Amino acid sequence: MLSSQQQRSLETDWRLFLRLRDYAKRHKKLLAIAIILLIPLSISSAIQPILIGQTISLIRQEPTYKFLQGLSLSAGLNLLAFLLLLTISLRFTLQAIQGYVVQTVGQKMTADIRNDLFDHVTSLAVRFFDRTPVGKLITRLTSDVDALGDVFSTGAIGIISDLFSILVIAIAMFSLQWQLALMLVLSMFPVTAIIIYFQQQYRTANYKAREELSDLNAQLQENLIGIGVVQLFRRERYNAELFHITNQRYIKAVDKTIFYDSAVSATLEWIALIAIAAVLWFGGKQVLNQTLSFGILSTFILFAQRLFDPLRQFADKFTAIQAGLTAVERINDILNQPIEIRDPEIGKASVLPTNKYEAIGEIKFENVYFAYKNDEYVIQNLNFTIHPGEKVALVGPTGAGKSSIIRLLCRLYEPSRGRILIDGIDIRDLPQAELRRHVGVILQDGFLFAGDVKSNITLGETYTIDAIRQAAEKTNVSQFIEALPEGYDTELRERGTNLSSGQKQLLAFARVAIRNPQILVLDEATANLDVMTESLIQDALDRMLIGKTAIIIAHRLSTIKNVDRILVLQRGRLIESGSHDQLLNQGGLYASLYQLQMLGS
Ligand SMILES: Nc1ncnc2c1ncn2[C@@H]1O[C@H](COP(=O)(O)OP(=O)(O)OP(=O)(O)O)[C@@H](O)[C@H]1O
Repeated sequence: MLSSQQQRSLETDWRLFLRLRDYAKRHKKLLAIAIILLIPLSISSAIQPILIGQTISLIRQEPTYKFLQGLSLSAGLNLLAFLLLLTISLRFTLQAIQGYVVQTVGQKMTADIRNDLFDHVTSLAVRFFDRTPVGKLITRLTSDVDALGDVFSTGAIGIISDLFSILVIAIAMFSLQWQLALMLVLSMFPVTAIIIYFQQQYRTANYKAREELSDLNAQLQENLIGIGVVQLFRRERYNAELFHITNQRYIKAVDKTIFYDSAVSATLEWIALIAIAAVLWFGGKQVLNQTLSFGILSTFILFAQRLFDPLRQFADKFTAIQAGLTAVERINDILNQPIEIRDPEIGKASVLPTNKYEAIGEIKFENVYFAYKNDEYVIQNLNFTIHPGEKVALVGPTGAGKSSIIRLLCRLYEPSRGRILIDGIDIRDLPQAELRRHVGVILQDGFLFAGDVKSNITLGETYTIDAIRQAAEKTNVSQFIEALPEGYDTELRERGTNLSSGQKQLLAFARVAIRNPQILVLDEATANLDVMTESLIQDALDRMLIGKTAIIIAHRLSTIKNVDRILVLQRGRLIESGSHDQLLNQGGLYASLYQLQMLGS
């Protein structure tokens, strides 16, 4: 009976196998070639010991196969030598071709898996990234996929042909002498049991080691990204100590895998030698009793070697295979993460009105509740309507839920309860691309991708250079871009570190302007700009916002005095709403926040 843990691990293996099978299916033809080649390969390998045995029998004038009986000793030897050479060259050629085909399939499958992982990870909801450190994800996307690729590139997949060879050898042995054949076949059972035991231990240890590696990478990544803060606060030493501890844990976990890996090779070596000794002892006795020819005994000694060879090699390939299985398991964990935010089914998707003569861009929150974690609501019973073309500011103390409202409106998260409508359509019924085309967001931290200024404005969509220039001019950003060494062709580095945060922000404005969305969201968008640039941008913004609906978040209340309406939030609830003057007259939270800021300035 299998224990429940074994049962579970068998089920996991089966699921992993099915997952790989889906990928293998895409390369059916190449796989079919690899499998067909196995047959001549294994047969030529099984014939060799028989030919050598026959040569010895021929020299010792023992009974031989019929085709050798009519021949003289030298003609027989020549024929056997020729056949042996033939099988050797056949085996090497086929092995090379088969190895090449298998590796090609392997690399293709690995590339497919890497692509799928990337597509899947980038489609996962922001919620997933809240709980998964980026360093851990990168380990899965890189070293786990590499570990799977190693199964193919180190030839570990050859284990399949080795197993097939064992089968052919077993058949050949039974056709020669069943007692010796039975003895050798039986001796393989304890070997297999030991392999299975170590395999399970190794797998668990390897999973642990990969987890530790993920932690190590997550820590490394955090330190590199936050290097500025690390150095400013002199945390190098402290962080190094934390890193050493994680590193130590990783080494310990790897040590365990090495132990199981070595244990399996040593045990196999030992059992293989015992099996050969048993053949020599048992077969030797039969030779002495003249019930077995010396040639057949030699054949069996070679068979014993060849039978255990694949198993012994298994010990070497074992590490790659187990590491590969662990990798598939971890990759599977990610591929199985459900995509929480999906587009509506084809045919059921709604389209936002684009009629130029209709007022569009209405936003409505209906009884919206939202929690990042379980029932800890950061937005509660939120109800408001922003009319087409209206400019509304969201105001409230830190942590009141302003940015969360924006994230919900862009559908980076789904509300726990209630619904959000744009022009009367529930945003869940809109394809995400359609929603994001209508809602343009400018955040405080404008992220830049590696590439030139142009591509950082177009973000992969096709716009003419004139459209790009116009967008930049519209937002008063063109001056700054033209002052860059190569203007619109200036290469920006990853995360835009060769630009100041204000300059990054300016590009973010152009990025939104070119898309000309009906709804604009500005989350502390001008916080990084100096007074001069801010007034330039403010001027551009005023033009950009004509006829558009806008939601503006700003801590500096002086910047939002002119909006149509101000919504005041406190702990996720809407507590006040009205124009600047109305709210000042009310003397509530807004009035006190405003007075405090006025006092401060
Ligand atoms: N990714 C997250 N996971 C868990 N909790 C979060 C997350 N983001 C924000 N919160 C919590 O949600 C609450 C509202 O945060 P939100 O960022 O919406 O506030 P805010 O009003 O925009 O604040 P600020 O003015 O400081 O930007 C806060 O209590 C915050 O701790």
